[in-house]
Amino acid sequence: MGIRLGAIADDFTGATDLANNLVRAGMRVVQLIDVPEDEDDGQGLAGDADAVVIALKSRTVPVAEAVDASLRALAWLRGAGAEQVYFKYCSTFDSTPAGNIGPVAEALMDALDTDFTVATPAFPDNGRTVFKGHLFVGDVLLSESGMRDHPLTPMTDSNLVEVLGAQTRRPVGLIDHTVVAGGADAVRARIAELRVQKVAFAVVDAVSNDDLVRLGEAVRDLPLVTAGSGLAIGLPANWGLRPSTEAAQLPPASGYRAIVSGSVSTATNGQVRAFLGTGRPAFSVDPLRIAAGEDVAGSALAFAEAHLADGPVLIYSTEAPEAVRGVQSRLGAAEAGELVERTLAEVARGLVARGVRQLVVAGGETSGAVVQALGVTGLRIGPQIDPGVPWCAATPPDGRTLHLALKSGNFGGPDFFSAAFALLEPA
Ligand SMILES: Nc1ncnc2c1ncn2[C@@H]1O[C@H](COP(=O)(O)OP(=O)(O)OP(=O)(O)O)[C@@H](O)[C@H]1O
Ligand SMILES: O=C(O)[C@@H](O)C(=O)CO
Repeated sequence: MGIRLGAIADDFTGATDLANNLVRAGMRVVQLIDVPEDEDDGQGLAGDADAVVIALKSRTVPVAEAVDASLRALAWLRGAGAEQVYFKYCSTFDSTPAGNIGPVAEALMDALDTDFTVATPAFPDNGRTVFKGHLFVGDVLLSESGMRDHPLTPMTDSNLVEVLGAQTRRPVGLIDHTVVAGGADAVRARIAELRVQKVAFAVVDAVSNDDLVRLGEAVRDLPLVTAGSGLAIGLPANWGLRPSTEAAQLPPASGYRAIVSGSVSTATNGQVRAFLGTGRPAFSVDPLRIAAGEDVAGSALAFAEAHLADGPVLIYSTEAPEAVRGVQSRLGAAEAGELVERTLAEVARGLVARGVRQLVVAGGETSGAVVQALGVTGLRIGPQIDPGVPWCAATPPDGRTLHLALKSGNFGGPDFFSAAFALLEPA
């Protein structure tokens, strides 16, 4: 039997976030890093999974690359038998007027020969809610949240009908909260109405998990859904699956502990400050020193080597928005991002080579670079640390289990780093 749900995530932390919600709602999930090149490998890895999530790094690459990677992922997932496809993007709808959410969704619709899909980044467990088509982050509109300062995808408009409308030539409509509150039949009736009006995308309001469960039931027959990870809680029931009480089990953890943080989000800034406050070893990566040709990765690894036994050790480029803007104005945003990602990926590889087996990575782009550098191809999803962030077990090419937590920039409580390692301690 093939898989039920096939998912395409536009970044790596987003993929584990989605996999985490699917596991908690009762699905057995395998996460693959990028589209498997060797088909048998991937099929073998999917095993008896109900869902496969393919993690891409397509959020901020040029549109054509994102579309191409997503279509390759789709082809693989259909080959594995996926009955429904889930395009996962960020709960803060990270994108620019060029894309990539609209163009990727359109390409998937064409490939699946469907004229309609839904779009909702709502993830109430993490404070992301959609009302009257407007996205809220906690108590404020998206455009008033830290996302307005994001280095790659600044979000300055909270009206998702407009934001998505700018990324697609197809009409975008709204299924508002009064309809969602009316239940799955009301949503289905509204979808039928919108289809008659030739609306291709419906942004859907959702302010609670109950809304997402109702929506999940209503979209059962759509070949494609597009969403943050929240909608995942409403889909497994469509295949008769129920939340499992058993926490996802991983092998016992071993080895040194480290954190690599290239995230510049508000939550990560707070978590790094909290970690520094504990007086534990930490090394700051300065992008200007990398640009000047210094061996910053080498210095970071020498520092780590001296402190791993008293770990966890933190290696971070995380800075407040003003400092990041200062670096970007000197190096260019893309260039700075790439330099830092390359350096942190090299650091992560060096840490694992020095015996780190419990590694937290903060930031979606950073996680993508790290996971690729480590040669990890698949992840088993384990227990949740905080909403949206589970521990995962990976088997890098050296064959020894590596516990990895890939944290989205804005996820996790202030003491996330300590909480993560505490969760792996034997009871
Ligand atoms: N000090 C810095 N100056 C400039 N750019 C930086 C700095 N530190 C990190 N960056 C870059 O900023 C980008 C941050 O993106 P990343 O996705 O890793 O984190 P995030 O945006 O905070 O989290 P998420 O995408 O998960 O919400 C990366 O490209 C990273 O290399
Ligand atoms: O949806 C989210 O907020 C996260 O899973 C994510 O994608 C951040 O990179």
